[in-house]
Amino acid sequence: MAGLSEGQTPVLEIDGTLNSNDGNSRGNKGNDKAVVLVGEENSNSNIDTQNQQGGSGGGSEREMPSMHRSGSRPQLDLSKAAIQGNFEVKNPTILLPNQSDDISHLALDIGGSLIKLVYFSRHEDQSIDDKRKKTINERLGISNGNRRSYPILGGRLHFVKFETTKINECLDFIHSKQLHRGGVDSRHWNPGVQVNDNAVIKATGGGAYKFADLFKERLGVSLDKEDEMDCLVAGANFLLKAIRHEAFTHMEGQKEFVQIDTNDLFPYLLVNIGSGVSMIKVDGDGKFERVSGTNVGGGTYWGLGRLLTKCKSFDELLELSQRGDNSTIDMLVGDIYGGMDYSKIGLSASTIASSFGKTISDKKELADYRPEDISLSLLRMISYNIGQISYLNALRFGLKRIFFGGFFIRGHAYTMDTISFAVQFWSKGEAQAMFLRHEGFLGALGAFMSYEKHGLDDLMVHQLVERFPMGAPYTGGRIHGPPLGDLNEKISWMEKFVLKGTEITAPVPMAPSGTTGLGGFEVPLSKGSTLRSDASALNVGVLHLVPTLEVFPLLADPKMYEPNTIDLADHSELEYWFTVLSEHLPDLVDKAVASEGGTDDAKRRGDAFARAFSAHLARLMEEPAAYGKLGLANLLELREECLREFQFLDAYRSIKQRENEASLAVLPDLLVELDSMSKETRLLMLIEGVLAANIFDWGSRACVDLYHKGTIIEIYRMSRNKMQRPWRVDDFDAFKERMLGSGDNKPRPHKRALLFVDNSGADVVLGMLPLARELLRRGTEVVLVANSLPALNDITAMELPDIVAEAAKVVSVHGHLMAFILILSLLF
Ligand SMILES: Nc1ncnc2c1ncn2[C@@H]1O[C@H](COP(=O)(O)OP(=O)(O)O)[C@@H](O)[C@H]1O
Ligand SMILES: CC(C)(COP(=O)(O)O)[C@@H](O)C(=O)NCCC(=O)O
Ligand SMILES: [Mn+2]
Repeated sequence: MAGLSEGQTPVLEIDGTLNSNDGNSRGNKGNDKAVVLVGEENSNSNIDTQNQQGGSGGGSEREMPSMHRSGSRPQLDLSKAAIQGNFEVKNPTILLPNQSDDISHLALDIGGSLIKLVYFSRHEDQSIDDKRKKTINERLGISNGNRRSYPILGGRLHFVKFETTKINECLDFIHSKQLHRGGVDSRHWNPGVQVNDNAVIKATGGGAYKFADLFKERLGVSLDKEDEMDCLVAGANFLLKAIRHEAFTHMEGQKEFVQIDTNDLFPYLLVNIGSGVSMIKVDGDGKFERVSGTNVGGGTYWGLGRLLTKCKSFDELLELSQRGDNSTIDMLVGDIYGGMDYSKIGLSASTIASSFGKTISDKKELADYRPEDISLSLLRMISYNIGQISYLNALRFGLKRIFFGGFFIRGHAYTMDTISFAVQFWSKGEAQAMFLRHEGFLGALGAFMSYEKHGLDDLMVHQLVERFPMGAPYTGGRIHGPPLGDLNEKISWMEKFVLKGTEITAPVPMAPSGTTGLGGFEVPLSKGSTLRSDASALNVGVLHLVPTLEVFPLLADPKMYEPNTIDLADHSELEYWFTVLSEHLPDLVDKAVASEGGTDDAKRRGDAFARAFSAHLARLMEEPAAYGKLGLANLLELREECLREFQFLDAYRSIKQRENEASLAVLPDLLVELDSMSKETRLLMLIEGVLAANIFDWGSRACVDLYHKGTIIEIYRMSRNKMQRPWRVDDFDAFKERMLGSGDNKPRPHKRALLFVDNSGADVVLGMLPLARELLRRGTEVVLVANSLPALNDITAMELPDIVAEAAKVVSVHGHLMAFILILSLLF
């Protein structure tokens, strides 16, 4: 038990979040809990145990563990962290003097066609209501208004785009969210915080020059111009290093994520297909050369396409192409060779010999051609041409990898397949075309990172966690006009979303596997399909900046740790979880609605939540990789995120409370029972209790069934009695030896124990607290670590102080000991 076993180990994000909620295994949730014991001999470990004197030393300051990395990033900087005040005081405040609150919120890339925004928002602590927050703040000795004593950590990176011609919509959006002044959320959180009236916003792209005066006039901000190529490269390098499953190949309709080895990234060719196309040879961070470009790019497709088809939007044009047949427009090899291949030089009859070549016919006018066919010919011509020029440049410099970005690609399967085909065909498979999920945001991200104080450039994998976009409502855009700030609007958008459901949730059509292998494609088969709505088509989630998401350093093998224990790449696994989550949904909605008082408003939100979540599940069933590689943890996270979006801050609130109370009521009897045992038996009972109590997990169907059959203490006892050694992971004998010794060997107590706690109710109260008490009795300091946000019936760090305080009351004899449990508060 003292060790951490496979699949159970939590990730400690250094903002404090315990990220372990994918412990669900079929039918029952895995044991998420863990105990880490730090002995004196561990003085070299990252857990710094210096200066600690078991509870004496009123008024002194004590060093806290230092887990920060180098660099000045918006992360939890634990250096010089100290407990403030008297150690006798319960749950003392931890001061983080080096934690920086400064983070700039917005960067722009204003291109020839589109404006791209990347902005950062802090997490707001929505998990508890104001009254409760106040009590906790009082308990923790946090004074209002002193933001630095209670840092809000972590946040989210959002991605939004507008058409450049609609720059006023963009300015309205920035204004409505007050992004130019540091964001509404930070002001909302603390009205006292100063807004910056002389803000400077980093901006790149030609529009940073063209629209500088307009920004000054409308928003009173200056644009700090960053070079476009610098930004593209910085953005691409950042994404390739920091975001998992950012890059993928797309061949014949098949998307495959490529895990980039960050030590073997350079050199590569970056091709950004915006209005025009830039080709950049990238040799390292900040080391690059723009080696080529072409003026036949995204602007060409959209501009010519609009003129020729009268389409009103880019998406409409792209959708048309899906129903097109280019052989009515393009002159094919077969047209020239009387239906035959020109096999001597490797050209099949269906290969395009001359794009638009058939329109030379003087018998036909524009109106005689179908817009669908024109769009497809144009798309193929431009994509193929870009692929071919890219290959030639890769060849010039001996580059094997070509990454394509820019919004021309728009996650569109046929576009990517055409580019990939051109690269593969001409390089004879030597070079590889890869695409980026944040395709259009490279420049904006680069500009965002150019704020020096961010220092985001050395963020490592795992530090940004991608979560799911809830659809377009948050981004403004085509369907619904202005940005939606208010929940009612989100819900009505959701209602519309569902009405349009099949249209909007249909996956981006895959290209048919009709490649001839001889330089051409057949006509796309995906007739009648529509593209996703603008925003959901971005295929990017909101990036949650979890500033220092680190694998817990005391794991036996931190490098091997993978929190996502179940990979849903296997379709039957995905189907299984789809069914579990779908079946559980009505019950979850009931609980969520009840947790908000069952009002009409709550019911409406519950409905909207169910629709949003179902729509996401449906989309993921069709396109599991829509948001990157999908694991169970992502799916569960999506559910919680979705609940929060519809303002269900803690759906299991009342159940948790009821169970905490019921468990606290039986705790004294349990402790009496434990105290009557011999040391050896007690230790075993304690550990069995920890394991037994972990079945109290509402994510598990078996547990929910059990609940209907007995009281908490009955179930706990029954489950404890059923424990049969050896357990699945059983190192109890070693643990016992370390704790109790044998013969004359009387081991010294551990200095500190970290207990990672999981579920509310019996799990924490009857399982973990008795163990904590045992450790405290031996003089070991105990740190309880818990999630920062609720997930099902998980206990949160915010709830722990109350529970520990209540437990200390009922455990009168040892009550004072409870006071020395430190709660590792996981503050967002
Ligand atoms: N909603 C859209 N409106 C206009 N163009 C779009 C849209 N979505 C994708 N595109 C394509 O993306 C191109 C712009 O890509 P982007 O990388 O933003 O370039 P730029 O920086 O020149 O604006 C357009 O020329 C068009 O081909
Ligand atoms: C001028 C640009 C860098 C502007 O960037 P964009 O707005 O297209 O993203 C780009 O359009 C481009 O590289 N055009 C191709 C010019 C050429 O090399 O022929
Ligand atoms: Mn651009």
